[in-house]
Amino acid sequence: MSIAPAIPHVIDRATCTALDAADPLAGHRELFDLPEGVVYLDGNSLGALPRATAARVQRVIAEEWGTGLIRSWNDAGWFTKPIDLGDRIAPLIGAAAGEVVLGDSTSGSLFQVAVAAARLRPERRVIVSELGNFPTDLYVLESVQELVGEPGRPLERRLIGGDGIPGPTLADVLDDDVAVVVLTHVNYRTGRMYDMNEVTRQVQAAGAIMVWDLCHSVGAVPVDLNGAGADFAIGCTYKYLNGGPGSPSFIWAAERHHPEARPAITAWHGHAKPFDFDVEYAPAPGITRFRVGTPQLLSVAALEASLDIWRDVDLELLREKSLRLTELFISLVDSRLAPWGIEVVTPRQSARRGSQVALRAGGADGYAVMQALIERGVIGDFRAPDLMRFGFTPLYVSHADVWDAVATLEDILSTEVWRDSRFARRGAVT
Ligand SMILES: Cc1ncc(COP(=O)(O)O)c(C=O)c1O
Ligand SMILES: Nc1c(O)cccc1C(=O)C[C@H](N)C(=O)O
Repeated sequence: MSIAPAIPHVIDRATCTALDAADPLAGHRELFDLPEGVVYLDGNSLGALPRATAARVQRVIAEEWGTGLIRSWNDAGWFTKPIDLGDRIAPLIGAAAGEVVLGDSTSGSLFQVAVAAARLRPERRVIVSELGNFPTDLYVLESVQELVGEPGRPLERRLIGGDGIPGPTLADVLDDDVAVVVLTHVNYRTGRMYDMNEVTRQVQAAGAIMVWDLCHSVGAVPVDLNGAGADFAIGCTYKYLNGGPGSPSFIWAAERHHPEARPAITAWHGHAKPFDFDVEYAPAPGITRFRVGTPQLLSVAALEASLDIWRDVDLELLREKSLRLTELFISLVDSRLAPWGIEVVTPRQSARRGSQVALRAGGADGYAVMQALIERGVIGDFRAPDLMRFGFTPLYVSHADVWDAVATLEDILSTEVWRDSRFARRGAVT
């Protein structure tokens, strides 16, 4: 793992623009259509719009749908798109060709995979996850517990603590009754990153199956699923991969599991011979069996355009820049925001950090501070109960953006403008 160059001790905006001038990834920003004057630090929730996306979607609408009509299932390769784009996601997560397929939503894909994982350990009765996981994962696992357990006797759930949340450790809960462990590699709130190799080893040493949620990892940090020897993974493509709102999830299953895997939903796009229209289900060989029904081809088209950008991104350079941006942000917060008691919640040890930083707002109301920032064009988000989140997408966030974000934050805190009633909590969804 490469280590980001040290951030100089004395930093001013000119230092940041000099870092931008020396940044080998700086040119990628031009590939995105970001509004003028916006510092976009929410690519960990919804990635920015690639410039090529609109034309690609328009072409699929006009040519493939409008003119090609039903012929496009063959002529435009619609039927195999989920596999073809899976192959293009594979190098970003350390997977081999033929091991990744597009799914529907991440939640649905987790259901598909977690059921398959639990069925590989039929004699075991426990699913492990974490209290700090993104809640949809826990909600999905409740269904898995019921479906895979016996009637009236669902699988048991054990949740570990971490990220400041009290609870048992992984070592505490692992025993020979644990079938599956589902963890999110980079935590959605704190940005804390697990050691994938070490955790996978620990889980498999207990005889359990390891499932990783890569929503906050893919396109943010290098991931090596095969290197770690993991079992299954799922993730979304609308964050750091910039596939657009509602772009499809992906599923990875280690090749060794393909022949045995029995996903939750057995549907026709996962059938061995879908156009034989047999009455009986027969799983397709390989990762295809995880497919469900008709792919959302307009979203797939948008994803395809964004994946073009990833063809020539060096993931080591990406990681170096990500660490430089988060380190710069943390050191500016430390040096400039100390008077307001702003606390960095994200691990300071770079190997333990994804590509986002969470701050606790000290005596200020973090929600109101974030609304004031957004009004000033610095877009991050707030996660209850008290975290301001800032995502640093290395492809389009600059060092000067980091400077401007912290300077704006300092101004908002020192003027206390956040106290204005227009920033008070309302019922917005995100
Ligand atoms: C870790 C994690 N898992 C899952 C999801 C969401 O899944 P879905 O794409 O089904 O909304 C998110 C974010 O929304 C997430 O951060
Ligand atoms: N997926 C989202 C959605 O459907 C609506 C609003 C936000 C989202 C997000 O992606 C949230 C994101 N996973 C998070 O880490 O908070």
